[in-house]
Amino acid sequence: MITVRVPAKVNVQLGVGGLRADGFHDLANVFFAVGLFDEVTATPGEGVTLSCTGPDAASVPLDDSNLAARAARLLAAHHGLADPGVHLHIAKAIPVAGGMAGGSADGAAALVACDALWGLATPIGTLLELAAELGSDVPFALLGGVALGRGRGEILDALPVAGTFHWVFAVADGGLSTPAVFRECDRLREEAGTGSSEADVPTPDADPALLAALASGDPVALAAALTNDLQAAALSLRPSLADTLHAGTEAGAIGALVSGSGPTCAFLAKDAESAEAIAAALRTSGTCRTAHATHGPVPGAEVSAPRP
Ligand SMILES: C[C@](O)(CO)[C@H](O)COP(=O)(O)OP(=O)(O)OC[C@H]1O[C@@H](n2ccc(N)nc2=O)[C@H](O)[C@@H]1O
Ligand SMILES: Nc1ncnc2c1ncn2[C@@H]1O[C@H](COP(=O)(O)OP(=O)(O)OP(=O)(O)O)[C@@H](O)[C@H]1O
Repeated sequence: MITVRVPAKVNVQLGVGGLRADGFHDLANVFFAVGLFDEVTATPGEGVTLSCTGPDAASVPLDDSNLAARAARLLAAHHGLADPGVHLHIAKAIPVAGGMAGGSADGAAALVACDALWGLATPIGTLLELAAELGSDVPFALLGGVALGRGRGEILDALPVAGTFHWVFAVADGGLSTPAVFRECDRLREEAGTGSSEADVPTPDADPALLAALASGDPVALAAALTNDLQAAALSLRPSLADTLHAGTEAGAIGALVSGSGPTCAFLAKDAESAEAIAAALRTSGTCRTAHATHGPVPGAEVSAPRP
């Protein structure tokens, strides 16, 4: 039995370029892994089967569309295993369809867990390539830490970061569809008259002020540099998120933004104590389902030591 722990992400910068011919957008995507974890446990089985527990378990598909099942089958096919056998149990704490890459995290965790269970010792470079086939956010869940994602987010460079940052995540009722949020971003650009194609929108770049804030471990500077080009689209589809962002800021957050494609809202706190206070205030604010205080960066998908 192999258990892999895998973190959620927040995008501290999400610069979105124009719509490409293949339906994706080029990004300047600064991923940041935070201490909200799913656990994927692989045990020997017949075929690829799944189970899931956690508050959002009812929204997780248990068929072949699940990213963990797709990851197991992709790894098996890569190694020419005709008849892969594994049961994958997902202990889910990352909000589903929340903009924190929960499904991607499970895909990355399943790659690592099946690799260990089947004794394949796949090189990390190959695991990263397989991860990119599964989805744009999956390679980062393998890497963790803080990284700049280029292309559609799958071309990664680890970034230097000092110390620990304290975060609060406000979890919404219900999710948002990632493709729908990208489409809304394009629609808003068309409506504003700027155009939404690759020819219209400059390729985004990582913000030097943001990179300096990460490297120096300065939360006030990071808070000032947080940006998300999908935020207007997420707010357009879910206007009530403005109330959530306002509630966290009123409670003392030094920075606030929508996490990725939303609807989870992310708040940067000046320290751990302030993060706990902001989470408590958000929980009673009536603007979200629940809120979690945590920290980061944390490592990517890794095998947990067996419990004694
Ligand atoms: C919003 C982010 O979470 C930020 O990290 C990611 O860009 C989304 O990554 P993901 O959920 O892994 O997305 P994928 O499964 O690769 O793609 C789902 C859909 O999102 C849109 N998509 C995704 C990534 C990207 N760079 N451009 C896009 O337009 C496309 O419509 C695509 O069909
Ligand atoms: N293991 C999984 N866990 C959760 N959802 C999954 C999983 N596999 C497939 N899905 C499907 O993917 C959809 C998006 O789920 P996910 O939790 O990954 O969204 P997200 O966090 O917004 O993604 P991202 O931040 O990468 O755009 C779900 O609604 C579900 O139908």
